[in-house]
Amino acid sequence: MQLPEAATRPRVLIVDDDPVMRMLEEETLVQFDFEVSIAADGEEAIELLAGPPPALVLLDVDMPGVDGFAVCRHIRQRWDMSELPVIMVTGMDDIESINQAYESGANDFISKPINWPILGHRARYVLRSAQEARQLRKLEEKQAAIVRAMPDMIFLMDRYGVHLDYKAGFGAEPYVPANEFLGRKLSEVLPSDVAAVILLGVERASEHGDLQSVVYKLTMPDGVHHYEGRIAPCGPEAVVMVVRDITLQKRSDERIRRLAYFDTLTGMPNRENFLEKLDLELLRASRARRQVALLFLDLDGFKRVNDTLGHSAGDYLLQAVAARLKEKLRAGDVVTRPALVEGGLHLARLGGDEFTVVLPNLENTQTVSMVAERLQALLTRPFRISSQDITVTASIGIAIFPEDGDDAATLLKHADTAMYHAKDQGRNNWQLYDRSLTAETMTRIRLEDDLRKGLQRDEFRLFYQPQVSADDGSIVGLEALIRWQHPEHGLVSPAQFIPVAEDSGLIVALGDWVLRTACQQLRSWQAMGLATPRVAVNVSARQLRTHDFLGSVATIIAETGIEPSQVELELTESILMEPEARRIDGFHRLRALGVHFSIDDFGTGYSSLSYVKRFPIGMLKIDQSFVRGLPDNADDAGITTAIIAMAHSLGLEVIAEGVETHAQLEFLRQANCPKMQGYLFSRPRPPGEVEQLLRQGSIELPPQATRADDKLQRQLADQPDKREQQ
Ligand SMILES: Nc1nc2c(ncn2[C@@H]2O[C@H](COP(=O)(O)O[C@H]3[C@@H](O)[C@H](n4cnc5c(=O)[nH]c(N)nc54)O[C@@H]3COP(=O)(O)O)[C@@H](O)[C@H]2O)c(=O)[nH]1
Repeated sequence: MQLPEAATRPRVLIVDDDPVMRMLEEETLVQFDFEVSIAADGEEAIELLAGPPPALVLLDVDMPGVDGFAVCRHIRQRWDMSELPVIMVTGMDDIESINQAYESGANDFISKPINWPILGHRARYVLRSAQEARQLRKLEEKQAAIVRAMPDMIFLMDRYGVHLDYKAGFGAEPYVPANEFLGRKLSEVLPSDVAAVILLGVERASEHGDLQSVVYKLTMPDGVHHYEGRIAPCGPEAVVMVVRDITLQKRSDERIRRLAYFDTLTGMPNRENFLEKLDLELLRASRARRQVALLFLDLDGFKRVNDTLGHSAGDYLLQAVAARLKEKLRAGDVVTRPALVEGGLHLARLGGDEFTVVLPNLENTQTVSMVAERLQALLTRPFRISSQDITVTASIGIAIFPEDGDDAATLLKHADTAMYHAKDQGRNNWQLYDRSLTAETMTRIRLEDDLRKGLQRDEFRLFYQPQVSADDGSIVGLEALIRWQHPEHGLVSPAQFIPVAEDSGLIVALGDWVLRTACQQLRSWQAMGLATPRVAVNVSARQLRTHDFLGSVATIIAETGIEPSQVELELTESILMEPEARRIDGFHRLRALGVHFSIDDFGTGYSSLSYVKRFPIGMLKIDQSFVRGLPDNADDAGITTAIIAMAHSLGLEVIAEGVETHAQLEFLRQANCPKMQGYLFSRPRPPGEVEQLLRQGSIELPPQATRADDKLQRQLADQPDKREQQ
């Protein structure tokens, strides 16, 4: 039941058996702006109270029948009127009645004879304090509900840290049961470091009268918990500390921090983390006038591991590399100088197979080279992955602060550039950054971009170099050689762009274009009625590593409609050593279709005959570097003769490339080399010119020449072919 508030005219119920008293009381209270109801005895009062309740009851004690005490008790027993203010009218100095009035639940009493001017004030006062008590109770209820719903523990302490009271948190357990800490000091209950932190907060809150915040952790039965305590003064002598268990929040904060700042695969700091730390390190270094070295490490051949063994093997390798770097670098295995160990080496994984190491306290550049070499040495021990021993090497680029850049981003860019330079130098190599490298990188990036556009704009051309029979000069083959008709630079040699195409991966698209164009060209010569020999196409290692390269060869041959036996794929020795080449089946399937395979630059690589036997190789091409030394260089002559003899004994075809002079031709004839290719017979030519040669069917072999002729021939060979320049 809602008790009426003071805003409306409050109604007072006057209960008195004396009509004069009732009248006087009524008159007085009406003057004080009360509305009045009258009951002549206790029974009538109880009846009236069954209806809408009054705001106040003025109750005579001494009545026949149901007296004032009984009415008061009745009121208090009713839950909805427990707060109804009651003033009892007692006899003068009737102490016993006064006591009994309070025991019955009266709020106040007024004794007879009544001091009438006071009665109205008294009634107003009792009414107001009853309203205030009601508001206070509501507030307390509200606060109690809030506190009950709170997950926090609440401790009331005196200013010396003695626990006075405690409210359990919803689902939170105190460090020790409440009965063990109530009445005891913080230092008697908590670990000394935690007690000291909280006590400091308690003292500050008491002294300054403001809110203090403390964080601490405690080992609970289920592990370490983190807490945040807010300490607020509670009067001059006490404080309230509201304690929240923030363990979950801490964990999720830590998780978010780890996701944002750490590489999930290796647990190492990630790029953002690394850059922030490096910037900080550079700031310190510039204040202390110190040097800082940044080593940028990129694994060589990582992509091959990914492509051949799968991504999970690749991930595992990265984790293993990271673990080895972390363990060995931190252990001081690499860095023996105490300054570096203490200075804190920063390790990070930037992404992919790229790692960085920062040496913050560099004393001299010798240390950097020592660390770089030791890093490389760390990787030499093989990693066991998918029951295979995988060996990786790393190329490392180094940039030094402040010489090579005065902010983290620049330093990183330059270390990256130096790393590419290290790769160019033959991998498993380290290089210090050199300003000239940036220009080199820019040229390279531009070339890569140009190459991409060149492919789109159809700027590539295919030239063909005849391969001739040593007997009669008949054309027995053609080697397709790519040229780039650059809109600004004219005809660009493949020696300039093939390595960039290989590094950027563009060689895959370029290689496809070469094979397709060569096949189409054969088709169109055949359509003209020309007899065409087989055409040899160079294959780069990168092409072979692509998924189903050999399948794509079969597709191109089928799509262009030429005989597979008209195609020869020139592979280098190193390609056959690649793990992908283990997919020997593909080679054999193509061979079964009729496709030929030859080994280019034979003698320059591993020269292992095992792959000659395992792969369906049909021809060896003696590298031009040996032919160049013929006939005078005894080593070249010996190697060339041996390769020819070996090819014959293995039943393989053999061709010498780079034949430029009569003397070389004669030597090779004597050595029984059946086929040759070189400027002496023809330079690589555009299709229109090759068409004429094919019509002839052969190239006239030059007659026997003198040494002077040979010298001239060599000089001519060294000059670029004007036709290639067109
Ligand atoms: N993956 C691909 N590589 C290709 C392709 N086209 C060419 N290349 C490779 O580029 C390198 C340079 O080629 P190129 O400038 O065309 O040189 C070839 C011949 O022109 C040259 N040659 C031939 N005869 C002579 C000679 O008598 N003297 C002399 N100095 N040079 C001569 O040799 C190169 C052929 O080499 P090879 O391939 O080893 O038979 C070169 O490595 C090409 O392989 C392509 O489409 N894809």
